[in-house]
Amino acid sequence: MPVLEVNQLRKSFGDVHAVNGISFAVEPGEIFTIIGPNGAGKTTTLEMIEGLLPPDAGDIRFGSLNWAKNGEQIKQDIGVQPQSSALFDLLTVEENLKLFATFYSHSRSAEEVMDMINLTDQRSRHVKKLSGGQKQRLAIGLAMINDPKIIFLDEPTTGLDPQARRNIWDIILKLKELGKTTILTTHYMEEAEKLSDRVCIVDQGQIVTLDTPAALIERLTMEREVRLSFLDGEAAAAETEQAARQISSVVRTEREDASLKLWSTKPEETLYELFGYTKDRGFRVEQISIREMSLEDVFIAFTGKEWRD
Ligand SMILES: Nc1ncnc2c1ncn2[C@@H]1O[C@H](COP(=O)(O)OP(=O)(O)OP(=O)(O)O)[C@@H](O)[C@H]1O
Repeated sequence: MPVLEVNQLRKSFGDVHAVNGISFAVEPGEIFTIIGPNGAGKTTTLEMIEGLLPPDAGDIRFGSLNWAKNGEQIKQDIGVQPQSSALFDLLTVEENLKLFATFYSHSRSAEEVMDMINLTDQRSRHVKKLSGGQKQRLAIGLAMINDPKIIFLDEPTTGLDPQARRNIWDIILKLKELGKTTILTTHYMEEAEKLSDRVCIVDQGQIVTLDTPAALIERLTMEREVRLSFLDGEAAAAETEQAARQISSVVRTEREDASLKLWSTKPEETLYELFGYTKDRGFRVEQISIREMSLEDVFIAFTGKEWRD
C-alpha cells in the first residue's frame, strides 16, 4: 500500500496554474524525486502535501489518513526540512535540534541525529557560524528529529559545492537504509539519477513523465550521440560528415571545425563503417566517444526544451 497518494492536485495563483492536475503514489522506503525547471510547480506541490498550503482541488492521502481528519497524526509521521533561513541563528546545532524535538510527542535524541548528519563535532557552534552545507545538514536533521516515516526535502542541495552535495546524498541514502521514505525535489538531473528509485519530471504544473531513472532512459529512442575529432583538421571532419550522412542509421550530424557529432540508432555499427572510411581516406581520428543517455536527454525528449540547472 502506498504511504502517500496524491490525486489531481491543483493550485493557481491568479492566472498562474502553478499545479495543474498532479497525481502520483509513493511506496514505502522509496526515494521519490520531483524534478523540473524553475517555476515548474515543485515547491507548491510539496507545500500542499505537507499541509502548508491548501489545494484548490485534489486529494492527498497518507495511507488511510488525510489532512482534514488526521492532521495531528500526519504531523507526527512526516518530517519537513525547513528553509535554512528558518533555523535559529543564535542557538547552537544541539539547541536547535532539542528545541524542534519539543514540537513533537515522539522524537529521536539530538545525539543520534547529530551523528547521522555528521555535525557532532559542531554541536556547540551557533548556526550563524556554520557553512552553507552544514546549515543544510542541520535543516535535514530537524526534519528527522521526530523520527518520521516520510521526509520531504525541498531542493536540499541547491547552491552547494559538489562535496557538500555529496554529503547530503550520503544522509539521504542513510535514511533509505533506515527504511524511511524520502520525497525530494531538485534541479539537478545527476542527483535525481543517482539517488532516486523513481523520478517524476514536472513542467508547467503537470507531470511530463514518471518512472525509474533506468526505465525513463530506456524509453528514449535508441539514438545515441557519437563524437569524433580529427587530427587532420576541418577538411577531414567535413568529408567524414558527408560520408556519415550516407549511413542509414545516422539521423543527423553536426560539425564544428575538426569535431564531428552524429546521432545514430546503431552507434557501434556506424563507428565501424566510419572507421573503414577514415582508414581508406588516411584520416587520423584523435578521439571518439559514444555518449550515454541521461535523464537530461529524457527531459529534452519529453518537453522539447533544453535543460538548464
Ligand atoms: N505565493 C505565490 N503567489 C503567486 N505565485 C506563486 C506563488 N507561489 C508560487 N507561485 C508561482 O507558481 C509557479 C510555480 O512555483 P513553484 O515555486 O511551485 O515552482 P518550483 O518548481 O518549486 O520552482 P523553483 O525551482 O524555482 O523553486 C511559478 O510560476 C511561481 O511564480
